[in-house]
Amino acid sequence: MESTVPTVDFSKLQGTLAERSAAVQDIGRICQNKGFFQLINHGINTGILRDALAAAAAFFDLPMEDMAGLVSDDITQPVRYSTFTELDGGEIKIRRHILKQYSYPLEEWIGKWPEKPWQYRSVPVSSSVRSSSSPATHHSIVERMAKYAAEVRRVVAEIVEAIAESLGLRRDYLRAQMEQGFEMMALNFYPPPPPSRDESFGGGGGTVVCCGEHTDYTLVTVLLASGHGLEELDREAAGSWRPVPHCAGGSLTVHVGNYLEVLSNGRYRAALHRVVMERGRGGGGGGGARVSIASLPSLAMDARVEVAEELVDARHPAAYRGSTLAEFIEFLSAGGNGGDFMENLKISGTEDQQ
Ligand SMILES: O=C(O)CCC(=O)C(=O)O
Ligand SMILES: [Fe+2]
Repeated sequence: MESTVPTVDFSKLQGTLAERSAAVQDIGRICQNKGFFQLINHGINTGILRDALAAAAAFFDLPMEDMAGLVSDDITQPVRYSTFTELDGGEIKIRRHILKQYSYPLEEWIGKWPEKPWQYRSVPVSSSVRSSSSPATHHSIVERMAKYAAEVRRVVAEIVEAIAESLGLRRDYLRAQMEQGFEMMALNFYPPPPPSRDESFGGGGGTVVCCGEHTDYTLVTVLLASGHGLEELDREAAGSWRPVPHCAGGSLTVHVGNYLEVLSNGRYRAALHRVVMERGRGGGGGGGARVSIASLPSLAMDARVEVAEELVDARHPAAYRGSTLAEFIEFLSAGGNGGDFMENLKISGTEDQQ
């Protein structure tokens, strides 16, 4: 049993046959036992990670009225800003600001991404639509968020291939469907929670759950964060919360999402995770706010995700019903909760056979 957050060396997937096969086995074992890992040697330049986080932070630094224009009740909107608030010491505090934006295929959605601040959106150097307010010296650092989105896509494609292989499926099992698929990016901003006035916290300390426990409706999620605060439920360690350590320059964490749980017939279960911030200190390492970017890839809106038939036999009957992302969104739009949707997909009586 691993007592730390496991790491996967991405470069080994492009190594020799023996290295790749060992890495694929590792990924399979980790997905089965834990459902989450940190990715090292992923090849995404630290500058790109920093730029993406800085661009996200710049967005959340906008005056409220600029962000308020993106608020909508319609969860099918390709760009949507929302907040999660809580009552704290009699005052309403925003725990989490969220910007959700569709991000694949990039060319289709990028035109809808927020226009402010100018650093945020990709504007190719050669393009004539470059904002007139962008200083000339910054022309070479355009494409911040888009560059990151494209790099993550490359990493996700490789990981999904390795996961398919680890399940005994063809390496390209999901390739075509992924290429025709969909992705959303969730940009999160967590202000440091104020010190508690309650003396029982011993001088204003204590922690606050700023993003409650949940699983993601994706195949796999890739998370980039500016600081610590992410916790994953460790099934191997009697279901205790395992803090994910932060690496300077930006850490990438990967976790199994609900679609992979269905596809793998429950062999890889979706990772339950949350974000916890320290009162008065925050989760940004330097004591400030925390910024994160979750890349959430899935198949196309109308593609039915079902248990892979190769993973079904007499001892392992299909344990989940098939569903589409469109059905999931419809369920949420009607006021349903994501966890209930997943529960509804489970076929009762099959739990013990997986
Ligand atoms: O901020 C984080 O690290 C986690 C965010 C998250 O779980 C999500 O956006 O789904
Ligand atoms: Fe999440």
